[in-house]
Amino acid sequence: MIVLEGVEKIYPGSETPAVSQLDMAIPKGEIVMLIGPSGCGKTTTLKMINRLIEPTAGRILLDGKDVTHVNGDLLRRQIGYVIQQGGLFPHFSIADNIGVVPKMLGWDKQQIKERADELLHLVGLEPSTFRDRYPRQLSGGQQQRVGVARALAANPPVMLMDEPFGAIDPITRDRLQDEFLEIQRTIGKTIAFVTHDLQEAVKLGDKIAVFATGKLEQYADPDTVLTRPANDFVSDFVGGGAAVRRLSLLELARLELHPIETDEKAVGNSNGHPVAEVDSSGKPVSWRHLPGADATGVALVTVPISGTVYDAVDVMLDGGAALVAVVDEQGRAQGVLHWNDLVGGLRTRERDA
Ligand SMILES: Nc1ncnc2c1ncn2[C@@H]1O[C@H](COP(=O)(O)OP(=O)(O)OP(=O)(O)O)[C@@H](O)[C@H]1O
Repeated sequence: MIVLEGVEKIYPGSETPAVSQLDMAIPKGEIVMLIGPSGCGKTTTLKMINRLIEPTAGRILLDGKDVTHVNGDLLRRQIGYVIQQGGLFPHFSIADNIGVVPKMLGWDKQQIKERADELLHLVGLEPSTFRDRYPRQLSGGQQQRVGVARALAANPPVMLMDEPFGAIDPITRDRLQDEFLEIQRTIGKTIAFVTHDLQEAVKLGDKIAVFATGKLEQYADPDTVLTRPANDFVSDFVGGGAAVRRLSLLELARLELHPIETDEKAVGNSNGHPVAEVDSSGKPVSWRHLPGADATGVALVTVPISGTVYDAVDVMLDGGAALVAVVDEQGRAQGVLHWNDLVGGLRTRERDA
């Protein structure tokens, strides 16, 4: 979808290229995370894709079409762009901010209004509450959501995101990342995303592009970058903690979990499985029986099966529990993950862990 061929940028007055001989292909519908130390050329690369910065050499193809010399304004209307803190126009209402590109494209007023409401809804903001407000009346996280909504307004196939969650507190950032992945599951855009945060790159990226000054050092899926760094630079950049970061790539749905019993009668006859007490809707609320341990006083903590092993570890540490009940969307128990599984070897359904 996005192909960079031999792309180079030398800023006027500079002797060394900010980006040199960059070859990179971003497949349709994938999220590619651009990461690297400060000043390595991530933003320059992103802005060359929508021609806010003109490359000195090389070609950029969008969907097979060379866009290196097409009209920049027209190009940018087909590419969503999200920057840190949303970059909203302070004197425009939220609805008008979202409607900027549709208005330029000549959509009629009613259509723009409906689209703004639809997108506010998509990014989790109630349209009747937010559409007439001004950016200063929104929190940082809310402004960031509007930034994403605005970039999606004219339904561009490509989105460029420059540290969109960079200035947000860690808890809100985590939530915005989850929501963003959820939205991406429905919209399937082709996305180039600049970040400083390796954890964010691992969580969101189908692929990660690791840059050193002006140069692409490795371009691979997150697991490969973490486990097989291409060279010493990437290895140093990834640093320690790769094993912990990999936990966020392991989806609970893929694991072979230990069985959990929820029938009262199973106590004393549970084949060594833990037995949980459930409420009227079938949600586990406390432990009745834990094999080889006293169940009293052991907190029953749960994690949704849509999460990762990282989420499960987080919940266990937070709750001071050596095991966690994995639950489905309705909150019903699907199985158990033990702390010991983490060191003993996690088994996936495909038996490849
Ligand atoms: N307009 C400009 N004129 C001259 N040099 C520039 C310009 N913009 C960026 N540079 C230089 O180009 C290099 C790459 O900058 P760029 O902003 O692309 O890096 P980055 O990886 O996005 O950095 P950061 O993570 O700090 O945002 C830097 O050395 C920077 O100083």
